[in-house]
Amino acid sequence: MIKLQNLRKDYYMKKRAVTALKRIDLTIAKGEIFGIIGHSGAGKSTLIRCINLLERPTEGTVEIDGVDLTRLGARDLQKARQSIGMIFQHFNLLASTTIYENVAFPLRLAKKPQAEIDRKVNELLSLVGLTEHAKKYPAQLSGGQKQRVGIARALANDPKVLLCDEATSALDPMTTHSILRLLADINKKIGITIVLITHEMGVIQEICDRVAVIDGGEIVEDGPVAEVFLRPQQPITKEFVEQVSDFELPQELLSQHFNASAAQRELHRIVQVSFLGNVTFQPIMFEVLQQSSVQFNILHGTISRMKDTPYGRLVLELTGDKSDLDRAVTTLQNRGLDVEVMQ
Ligand SMILES: Nc1ncnc2c1ncn2[C@@H]1O[C@H](COP(=O)(O)OP(=O)(O)OP(=O)(O)O)[C@@H](O)[C@H]1O
Repeated sequence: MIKLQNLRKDYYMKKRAVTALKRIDLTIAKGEIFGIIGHSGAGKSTLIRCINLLERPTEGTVEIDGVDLTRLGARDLQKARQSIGMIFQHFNLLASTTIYENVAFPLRLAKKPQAEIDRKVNELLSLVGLTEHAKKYPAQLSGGQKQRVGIARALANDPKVLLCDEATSALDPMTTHSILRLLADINKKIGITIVLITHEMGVIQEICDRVAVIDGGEIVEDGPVAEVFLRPQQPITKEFVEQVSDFELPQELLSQHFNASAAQRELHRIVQVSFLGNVTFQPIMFEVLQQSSVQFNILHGTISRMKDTPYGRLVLELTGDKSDLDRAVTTLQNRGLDVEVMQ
């Protein structure tokens, strides 16, 4: 659906080049919700703006549905852009026209007949839950409602792709949640491909199928959200994952462990067990540990969701013979649990 190949973007300031993106290769499937996460200045905005050529890449290609946008002339590019909607952090609504007219704007630009505009605007306002606000002006709406207008406007021309440029960064957590739910519902209902950029791992966790981590203008890690959460490879990815995992090993436990003799340490393991999907609700772990004569003590536990997938994490202290401990860990892994020995 979306294929970025060997993308590079240089900005020129007083003839000095600033490289904002380099060596970007990404393929995003039809119907996917794809997140791009990075710190400020990493290149997120530049990357998302290259997808609809609001920024023209210095090198590389941008294919949407098999068409390389970088090769299109002005008129064809304008047409191709109609199949790519975009929403923004600060909504970018027209302040002097009504909500109805804001949503109608792209349809008027596309010279649609009034009857079709009426039908489409009403359908979109209903989809985003703003039917009764049609005659108001943007200043009369809350931030969340303004973003709903932005979403309705972005969907007016039935795009195949929706680009979300930090769409929830100006919103409080409750409103963020409701906008993310709306985006997920729209994705499910009409199968639109969604690409979003954010600096918040919570946003990725809530609605994305896959994620790419961008740092210094390069993609440093990417994959299915669950996999990146369970096994983050790069230090920056670990940092982002820590934004949403709220546990650290208690200090007293760590010092106890380090102060113990080597022989005592042999008889203890601190392990982190992660569960994904239906296995989260199965009693596999307790079964295995009971059968392997290993005693366990739960130090920390959490159950949450990654998009629609249940996800759990437990930190356990295991006590037993070295061979029993090794066998217990291997059996847990063989039964499909992700087990990391922390100490
Ligand atoms: N128009 C421009 N002219 C010159 N340099 C730019 C321009 N736009 C962005 N840059 C530079 O390119 C790099 C990437 O910027 P970009 O805005 O894409 O990052 P970002 O990850 O979106 O950051 P933020 O979250 O703060 O918006 C930064 O070093 C930035 O200073």
